[in-house]
Amino acid sequence: MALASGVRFAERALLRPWALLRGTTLGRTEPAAGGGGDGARRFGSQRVLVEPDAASGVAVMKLRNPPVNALSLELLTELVISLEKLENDKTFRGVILTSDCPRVFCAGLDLTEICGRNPAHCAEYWKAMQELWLRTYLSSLVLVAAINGACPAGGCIIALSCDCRVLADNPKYRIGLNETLLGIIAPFWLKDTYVNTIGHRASEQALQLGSLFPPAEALQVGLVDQVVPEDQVQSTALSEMARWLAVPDHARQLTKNMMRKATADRLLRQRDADTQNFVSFVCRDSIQKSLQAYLEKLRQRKG
Ligand SMILES: CC/C=C\CC(=O)SCCNC(=O)CCNC(=O)[C@H](O)C(C)(C)COP(=O)(O)OP(=O)(O)OC[C@H]1O[C@@H](n2cnc3c(N)ncnc32)[C@H](O)[C@@H]1OP(=O)(O)O
Repeated sequence: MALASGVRFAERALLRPWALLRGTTLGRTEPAAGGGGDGARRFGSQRVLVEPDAASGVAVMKLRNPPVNALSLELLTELVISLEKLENDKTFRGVILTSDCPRVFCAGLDLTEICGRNPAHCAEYWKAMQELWLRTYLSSLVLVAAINGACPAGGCIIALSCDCRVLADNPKYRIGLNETLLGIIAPFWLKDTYVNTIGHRASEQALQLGSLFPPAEALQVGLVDQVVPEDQVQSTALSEMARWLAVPDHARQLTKNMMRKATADRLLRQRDADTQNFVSFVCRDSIQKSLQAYLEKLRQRKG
């Protein structure tokens, strides 16, 4: 009884994904290169490629929203639905999250979704962001982030909500929550996730300074669990997965739930207020100006 209620917590707690899917092609299935049987078939959507391996019970989920995997509303929606699909398929016990875009794991929020948009759009967008965090943070699956590129802000949120993080050893691949440098503030649930991962003092410093850590420092502060040469990220993620899958699912899932429930419940209790806070904040003229300036700087900067 306790087992069933613990395992189903995430399912009960979350809303269903949106009916509204702008321009998505979910559910497409195609054979993987050189693949034959069901275990080698891949599925997914326009922006999320899923390569399932039924034999091992592990799927590799690749973000592919070029050029930088910015978290557009469509990408957020497709990620949630792909994850839900794997969670509902008892064949799968683990997912490796990685990027299909060179040099970038995920650039965080798609700033074009919150710049010059009306409050209703910003609210819809923020709810989608909350949903992705809740879905990943409480997932019954083992999630391993194979971070094969830059991982700022919202990208870091995705990585932090996984159970384990493997980062490629490239000084350009920095990871962290740099919100303050854009003139915006990480929400409390993101701050809580940071504190749960690297502790209060390190979070206090890193959040205020908007620190983006290069690999060696990310490892030292505890933001990632392993730093390995770039060509070993995938194999190391698979080894980590094997370690986590060696534990009986029910015991691991209930323990994960015990560790994470309070943090997730805090957001679940005040989702609407959190959305209103975000919308009223980002829609301020001064914040819009600062976001526009940041976006402009990105567009002008090359290389
Ligand atoms: C509220 C709390 C929650 C979350 C907050 C956030 O997530 S806010 C977003 C914070 N993200 C960042 O600060 C990352 C900004 N991007 C970068 O630093 C670099 O783009 C990156 C990821 C290191 C990749 O560098 P690279 O040199 O490979 O690409 P480039 O900078 O030339 O970018 C290519 C085009 O993508 C556009 N772009 C980049 N990031 C975003 C973004 N987050 N949202 C929207 N668009 C983004 C960039 O402007 C370039 O566009 P182009 O039209 O080709 O010039």
